[in-house]
Amino acid sequence: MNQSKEQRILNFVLQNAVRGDPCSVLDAIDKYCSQKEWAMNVGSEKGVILDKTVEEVSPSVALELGTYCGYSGVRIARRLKEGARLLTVEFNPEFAAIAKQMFEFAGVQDKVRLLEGPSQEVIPQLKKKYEVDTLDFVFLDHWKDRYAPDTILLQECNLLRKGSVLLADNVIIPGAPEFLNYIRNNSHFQCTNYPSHLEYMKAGDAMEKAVFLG
Ligand SMILES: Nc1ncnc2c1ncn2CCOCCNC(=O)c1cc(-c2ccc(F)cc2)cc(O)c1O
Ligand SMILES: [Mg+2]
Repeated sequence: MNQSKEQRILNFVLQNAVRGDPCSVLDAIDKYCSQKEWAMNVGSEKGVILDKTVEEVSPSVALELGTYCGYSGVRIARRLKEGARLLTVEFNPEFAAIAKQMFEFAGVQDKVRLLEGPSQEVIPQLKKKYEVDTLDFVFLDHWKDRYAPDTILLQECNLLRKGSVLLADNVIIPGAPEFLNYIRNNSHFQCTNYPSHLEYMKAGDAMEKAVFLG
């Protein structure tokens, strides 16, 4: 059975990056996906916005919705302080298997916990099953029509506290209009838009940051 694109990306990392060196893993993925096969990693340009937000928040507990091959999970985990952890949620078992190997190769597996399943099933389990009190940082990069309902679900599950930061990828392409409409008209959130470009392409994209005001 011929390999998936995601398997080819992982193989390129295993052959071209340095085990235990997260930056070399990110560089290898960006090299492969800009020169060989496009893939929906957040990429290096939007990745800098992600880096700066993670550094600013310095989260103890971070959540990522939509792991894919693990690119943004490695990107976030490499910036986490001692003892901090990232919970990342992936729906597709094949992607989850690739991401697990990506985290191990990058050497961030002790900081990252990969949860398999749809976000709307996993979010309500975070407090009891995964011992989460509240989330300091949430990166939304999964189904774009789940951004708004899952932001509501996070609030219903009391997972946000005053100052929790949400960062959403792709609010231009593929777009998350319902999410933007919800979050920008909600007095409980302070929003900032960060114009950028679609990963590995010239087309415009943007990230939206939303700080929960409690
Ligand atoms: N735990 C969960 N619960 C629910 N759903 C889940 C889940 N885990 C995964 N999923 C399923 C969805 O995962 C992938 C979502 N990401 C994207 O679709 C995406 C698409 C593009 C893109 C594509 C084509 C273009 F032409 C232009 C842009 C770019 C991006 O940066 C994207 O992030
Ligand atoms: Mg994305």
